[in-house]
Amino acid sequence: MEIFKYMEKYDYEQLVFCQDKESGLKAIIAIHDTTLGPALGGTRMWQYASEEAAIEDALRLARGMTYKNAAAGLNLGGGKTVIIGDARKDKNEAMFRAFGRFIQGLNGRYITAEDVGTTVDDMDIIHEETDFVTGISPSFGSSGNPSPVTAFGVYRGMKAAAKEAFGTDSLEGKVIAIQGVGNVAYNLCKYLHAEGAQLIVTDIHKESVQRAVEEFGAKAVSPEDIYGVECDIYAPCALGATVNDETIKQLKAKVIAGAANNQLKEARHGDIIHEMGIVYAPDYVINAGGVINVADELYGYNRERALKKVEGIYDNIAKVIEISKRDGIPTYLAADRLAEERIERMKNSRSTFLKNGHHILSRR
Ligand SMILES: NC(=O)C1=CN([C@@H]2O[C@H](COP(=O)(O)OP(=O)(O)OC[C@H]3O[C@@H](n4cnc5c(N)ncnc54)[C@H](O)[C@@H]3O)[C@@H](O)[C@H]2O)C=CC1
Ligand SMILES: CC(C)CC(=O)C(=O)O
Repeated sequence: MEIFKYMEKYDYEQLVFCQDKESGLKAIIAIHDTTLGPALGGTRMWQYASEEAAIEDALRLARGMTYKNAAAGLNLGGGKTVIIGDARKDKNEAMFRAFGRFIQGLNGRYITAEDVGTTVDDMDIIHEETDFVTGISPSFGSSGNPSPVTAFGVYRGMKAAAKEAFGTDSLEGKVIAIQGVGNVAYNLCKYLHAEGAQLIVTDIHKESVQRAVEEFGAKAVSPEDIYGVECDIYAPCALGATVNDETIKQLKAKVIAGAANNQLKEARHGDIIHEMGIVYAPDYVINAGGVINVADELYGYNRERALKKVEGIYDNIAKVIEISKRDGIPTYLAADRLAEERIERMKNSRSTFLKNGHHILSRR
């Protein structure tokens, strides 16, 4: 990968490599765009196949956060961190303290939170070193684990997509295939089960599958079988790129709506599913609940206010579908249009010079 060429292509601002030998920290912080405000995005801990794969993931995820935050109406830019390592084996306190100091060194250009492989406890350790972290324990007056709120947003967005595909937003009796029953999807299952949906689940961890089978009467299938099951809705809730040449051929669903980031392997896969008549709820619009929730901490956390905003993901998905139909473009492009137009408008509003303008972090 030619890093500068890639950064130039998608207009990234900054890529930071953090190394701490004592704790074993190897982290990559990617800051894509800070037009709207400081870059907010979670920290993923994952055992990547190569350093190149880790860099690519950090970059792709950071850009996704720019679009997510813009489309959600937040005054925040996009960034993300990946820590290279096995979250079940390689974590230690010193690692997250060292990471916190690196974040502090960026002086507010980047604010972190949870993502795959990191928890509220990890954020609390980071908080020992920096204020530029969200999703810390409620005992600090903060919002805690974002996953249940992300799940609520996905549930709301799924209903809006279902309305378009089936003419009703009720999920009662709908068969929903869920890939990955981790933090977000477990909470999503609660909403779907309560509404009377039938769930088909898979995960690479047997215990997670077992819990969904026992608690929600879900049917379990193997990870490779999830794409081809007879269902109404496919909900990708594991990692990215699961909508690709191989899987599209197998899909029976009329709706794709799930929590995972970067669901389309390539943009052209968004075109293909659009042509097939599948209603795709763009990933970064439907899964914005977590970031909306943690971002509320920057104003002094108010759960009621945050949940009200997350409820609005229904309307945001409906708006994206409307733009898609109006302009005759796939929903993933309609979402990009929504986000890009907001960034462009705000860019221009900055032309008025204001010394010491109000800064979002001054409220903390
Ligand atoms: N946690 C949050 O608030 C947010 C999460 N997301 C995204 O949603 C997705 C899920 O996040 P979490 O639930 O927090 O992560 P998690 O790590 O708790 O859950 C992911 C689950 O997927 C499973 N998995 C991984 N690869 C798989 C495969 N090939 N087949 C089947 N299962 C597989 C894992 O074993 C795990 O149980 C991620 O893509 C994340 O980036 C997006 C926005 C916010
Ligand atoms: C987990 C969220 C709090 C932020 C994030 O990184 C995301 O939405 O992907």
